[in-house]
Amino acid sequence: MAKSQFVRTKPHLNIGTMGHVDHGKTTLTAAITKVLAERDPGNNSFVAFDGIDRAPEEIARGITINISHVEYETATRHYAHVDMPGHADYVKNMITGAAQVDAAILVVSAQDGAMPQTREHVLLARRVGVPYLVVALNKADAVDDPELLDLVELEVRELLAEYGFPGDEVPVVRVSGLRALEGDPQWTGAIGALLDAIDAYVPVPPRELGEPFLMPIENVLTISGRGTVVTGAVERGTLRLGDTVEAVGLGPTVTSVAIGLETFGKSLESAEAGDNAAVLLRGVKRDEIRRGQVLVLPGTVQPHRRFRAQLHALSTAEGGRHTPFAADYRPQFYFRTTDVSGGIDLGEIQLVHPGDTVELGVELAKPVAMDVGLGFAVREGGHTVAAGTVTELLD
Ligand SMILES: Nc1nc2c(ncn2[C@@H]2O[C@H](COP(=O)(O)OP(=O)(O)OP(=O)(O)O)[C@@H](O)[C@H]2O)c(=O)[nH]1
Ligand SMILES: [Mg+2]
Repeated sequence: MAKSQFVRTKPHLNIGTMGHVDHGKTTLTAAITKVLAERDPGNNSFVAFDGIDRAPEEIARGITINISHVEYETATRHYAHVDMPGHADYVKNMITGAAQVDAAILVVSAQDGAMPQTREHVLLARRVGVPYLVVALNKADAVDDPELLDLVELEVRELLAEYGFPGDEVPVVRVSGLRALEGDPQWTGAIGALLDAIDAYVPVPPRELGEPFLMPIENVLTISGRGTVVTGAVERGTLRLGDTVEAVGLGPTVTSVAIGLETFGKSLESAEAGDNAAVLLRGVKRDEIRRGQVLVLPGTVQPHRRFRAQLHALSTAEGGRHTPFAADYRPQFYFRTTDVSGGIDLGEIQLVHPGDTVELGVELAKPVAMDVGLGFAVREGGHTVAAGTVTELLD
C-alpha cells in the first residue's frame, strides 16, 4: 500500500463515548476533535458531527446506529475513539465498541441525569471489561442551578459504585459539547479539562504483545484490484506483514497471508495490540470471511459451540426481564463483533429469576472463537437480559 508510514511516537489508547440516547456523545466527539485540532493542528484534524454520523438512516433519524472511529492526540497520547450508539435498539453495536476500549467516556446529560441506557451501558462496561470510566456531565450549559449539577453528579457516582467502578474517584467533568463546537472559550476549556482528566486518570494499559495475535473482525471490504480487507481492533499480540493467519468461527476456518497492514490510512510493518488495523488478505474472496470471526495466528484459537459460563440475569430495575426463564430459553448471545442464538443447560436449577447469578451450560447454534474469561451479553427482543463470562470450554 503506497501510503505514508504510521509512526508510533506516543502510547496508543482506545477510548469511546457511551451513554443514553441523545445525551450528546456524537456532539462531544466532534467537539473533542475540534478543540484538539485548535490546540495541536499538526497532529489533529476536526471531524464535524456529520463526519461521524454518516449513514443515511443516521442522518434521517438523528441518532447514531453504527459505531464510528476517529483519532486524535493529546500532548502525551494517541487515541482512537469509537462513538457508540445510545439507542436501545443498537446496544449490540455498543457491545462491540465496548469490547475494544481501554476506557470509556460516559456521557450523561446534566438536564436529564442517569437514564435507562446510562445504567445499561455502565453494567455492560463492567461485564465486557471496560477497565476505566470517566464521566462527561454534558449539556452543562443548559443547567443554571449548580446544585442541580451537584445532584446529578452524586447520582452518577452512586450508579458507578453500584456496578463496581470507584464512584468516588472517577473524574466527573462538566462540559458542553455543543457550546464547545460553537467555539465558546468557557466550554472549549471544559473539553480541555476533560481530556486532561482522561490523560491523568486512565493509565496506559499493559499490552499483551507477547500473546498470540487476535483481532475480532468488525468489517470486511473489497478493495478493487487488491482483494479482501478485514478491519478491527487488535485485542492481543502482534501481526507482521507476511504472517499466515486464520479467520476462525461461524463456519469453516479460512487460511490466508497478511499482505498489507494499515491503521487510519497509514501503512504498518506490524499491527499490535490496541491498534485499529486493516489487514489485506491474499487470495480470499469477500464472501469467505465475515464479521464475527476472529483473525488469529494458525492453531492459536479454536471455535466452540458448547461452554460453561457464569451468568448474571439483569434485575427488572436494571432493565432485565419481568419473569424468570427456564431450561427451554433460547436467547441471542453477543460476543465481541457477533451474535449467535443458543440454548442453555441449567442442570439442577429450575428457574433463573431476574437478579440471579448462576452457573450454566450454553450450546450455540454456530461455533464462536473463544477463550475462558471472554465476556458476553444475552439479549432478547431488543433488550439486554443478562451478561456473562465464559468459565469452561466444552466442544
Ligand atoms: N444544550 C446542549 N445540547 C446539546 C449538547 N450536546 C448535544 N446537544 C444536543 O443534543 C442532541 C443529541 O446530540 P447527539 O450528539 O446526537 O447525541 P448522541 O448521544 O450522540 O445520540 P445517539 O448517538 O443517537 O445516542 C442534539 O440536538 C444536540 O445538539 C450540549 O452540550 N448542550
Ligand atoms: Mg451519537
